[in-house]
Amino acid sequence: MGRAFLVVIDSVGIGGAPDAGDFFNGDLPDTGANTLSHIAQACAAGKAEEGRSGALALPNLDRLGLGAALTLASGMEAPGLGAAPEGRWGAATEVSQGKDTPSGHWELAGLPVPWAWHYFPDKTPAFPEDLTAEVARLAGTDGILGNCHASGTAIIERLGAAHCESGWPICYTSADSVFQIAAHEETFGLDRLLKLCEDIAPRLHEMKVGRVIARPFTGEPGAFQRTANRRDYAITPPKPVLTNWVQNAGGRVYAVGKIGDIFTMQGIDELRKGPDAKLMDHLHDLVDKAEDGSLTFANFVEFDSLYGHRRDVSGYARALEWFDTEIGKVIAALRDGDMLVVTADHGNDPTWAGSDHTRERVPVLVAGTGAGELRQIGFTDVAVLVAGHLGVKVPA
Ligand SMILES: O=P(O)(O)O[C@H]1O[C@H](CO)[C@@H](O)[C@H]1O
Ligand SMILES: [Mn+2]
Ligand SMILES: [Mn+2]
Repeated sequence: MGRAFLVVIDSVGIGGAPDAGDFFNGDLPDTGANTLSHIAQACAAGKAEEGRSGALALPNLDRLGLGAALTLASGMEAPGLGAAPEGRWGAATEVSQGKDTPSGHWELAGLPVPWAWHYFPDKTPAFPEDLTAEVARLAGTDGILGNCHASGTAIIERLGAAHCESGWPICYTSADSVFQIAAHEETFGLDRLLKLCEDIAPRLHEMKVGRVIARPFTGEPGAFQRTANRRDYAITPPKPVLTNWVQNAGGRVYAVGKIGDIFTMQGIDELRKGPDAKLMDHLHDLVDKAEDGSLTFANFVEFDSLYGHRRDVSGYARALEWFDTEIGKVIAALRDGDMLVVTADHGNDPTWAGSDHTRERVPVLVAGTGAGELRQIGFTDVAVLVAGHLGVKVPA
C-alpha cells in the first residue's frame, strides 16, 4: 500500500477555468489569467531577472507532466516546459464558488463548499457598523482603522503609524471571504491580537465569512514588516474530508504548514509548521519516516503570500525553481508503493491586475504510480485518487 504525500503549491494555477469570467480583480475579470504560463513567458523575455535568470527551469515537475497539464488546461504552452510526461498528469477544475484557499483545499480533500461564502463589498466602509463596533469593543479601543479592501503589505505601510499612535486595530478584507486584522506585535501586543481574532471569529463564521486572519507586524514607520506569527481562524469543514477518512481507517495523518488551520485540525494527528524552507525539511523528514498507510498533506504558501499577492514575478519564478529542485529529491526518496501528488488550490497570476487570487485550473501531477493521463478532472478526484491509493473508503 505504501504512503501518500499530497503537496499543494499554493496558487500555482495553469489557466483555463471555464468560469474565470465570474471572478474579478477589481473591475477586471480573471478571464485569461494563467499563473504558470505568464511567469514562464516573463522569464523567457528576460523580465524576471531578480535573483535568478533566463528561461523558467522546472525539469522535475515538467517530467511529471506540468507542461502537458498546462496545455491541457488552457491551450497555452510555456517556454521551457512540455517534456514527454513520465508521471500521471491532468488538469483539475474547481466547482466551489470561491477562489480562496479553504475552498480549494476542502474540494481537493473531497468536499466542495456546500454554501455561498459571505464577501465584503469593495467600498469604504466595507464592514457593517455593528461588526466594527464589536471589534472595537473586544479590542478595548474607540474604533478601527482600514475598513476596506487592501493588500496586507500596502495597508500597514499606509496605516501602521496611525495604528501605533491610536492603538486602533487595522481591519481589511480582499476578494476572498476573509476578515483580516493587522496590529503591531509590540505596541498592540501579539497575544492581544490573537485573542481579538479568536473572540471575533465565531461571529464572522456565523456570517459565513471563511476566515479571520491575524496579521501581526513589527518595526518602525517606513519599515514595517509582517512576522511569521500569522494565524488563521477558519470555519470547520461541515463534513468529514480526506484527512478524516484516512484517520478513521487507521492511517496516521501528518499536516505540514497551513493544512492544520485550513481543516481546523480535523482528522490530523500531527502538525508541523514554519516558513516554506522549514516545511520542505519536514516533508523530506516525513518521506524518510512516515508509516505505511499514512497521509502527509502539505501546503507551501509562500508562492501565494510572498509573490502572487505581491505581483512579484521574479520572486515567484525563484520559488518555483527552488521547489522543483527539492521535489526532485522527494521523488528520488519515495519508496516502492508510495504516491506523491503535486497540485494547487487556485491561481494568483503575478502579472495580473490587482492583488487578489485568479480563478484558474490547477495541475495534478502524480509520481510513484507510473505514467498516464488523468486528463480533465475535478478537484474532488484528487481526494478519490489518494484514498484509492491508501485503500480507504470514500463516503458516498
Ligand atoms: O494581502 P494579504 O494580507 O497578504 O492577504 C491575502 O491573503 C489572504 C489570505 O490568503 C487573502 O485573502 C489576501 O487578502
Ligand atoms: Mn491558497
Ligand atoms: Mn492568498
